[in-house]
Amino acid sequence: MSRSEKETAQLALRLMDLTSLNQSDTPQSISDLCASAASEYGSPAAVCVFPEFVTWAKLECERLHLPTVKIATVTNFPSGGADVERAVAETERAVGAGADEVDVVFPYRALIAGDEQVGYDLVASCKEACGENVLLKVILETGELKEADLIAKASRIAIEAGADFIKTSTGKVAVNATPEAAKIMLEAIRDSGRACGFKAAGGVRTAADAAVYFELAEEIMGAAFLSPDSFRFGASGLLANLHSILAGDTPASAGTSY
Ligand SMILES: O=C[C@H](O)COP(=O)(O)O
Repeated sequence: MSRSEKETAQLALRLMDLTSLNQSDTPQSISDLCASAASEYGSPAAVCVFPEFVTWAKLECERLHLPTVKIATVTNFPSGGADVERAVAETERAVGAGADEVDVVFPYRALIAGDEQVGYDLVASCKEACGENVLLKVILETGELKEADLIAKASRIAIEAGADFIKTSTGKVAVNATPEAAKIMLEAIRDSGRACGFKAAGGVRTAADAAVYFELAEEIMGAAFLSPDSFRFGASGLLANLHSILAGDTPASAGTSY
């Protein structure tokens, strides 16, 4: 489907996990992040913050009357270690703090080393910790997996183990979301026959970047897939660009904070 730049920006806003995962984050910077989620153009699907800010972000979104904005957080992040108990404990704490969505890093180094079981166990156990009502998004770190076969394998393992979404990247490595990796992941979702969503994260900075992922998702999964239930962007530097386009201004330079 062809969309105008404004239509693309509006859709990207609705599908965004507005993210701040910086060591320098403070309660004030998270308040600012939540405040930026409120705009005349609508709100993102979620804000994504470190676990220690989940409770604070939830309170801020309530104070700002943003009932539709989910609180997402990260576990096993960004290392993607293979310690299942640790990942589960972090996930349980995040759920206990009130997270609506948990983005857990898949043990990708273990998979590269040939261990397929630990990835399955980690995802299945973290999904159990999430229960029915908390979404589990599994970050594959595709830029480190590199090979198409490994990306496809990680996708299959995560989906079979119960991932609600598979997500490309942490945003913390050299290569993050790419259309090539997205295509492999979307095809794995399609071929699984399961209801699993897709999240492109890391380096998505403009509506034009977003449009590339929309096209791929529509081609492989159909137009209905572009809903917050099944498609997200994780982005820390996309919001200002979308707001500028929606306001009819010259787009803010790519990568402007939020
Ligand atoms: O999960 C989201 C990523 O951390 C965001 O990456 P980014 O800072 O490149 O937008």
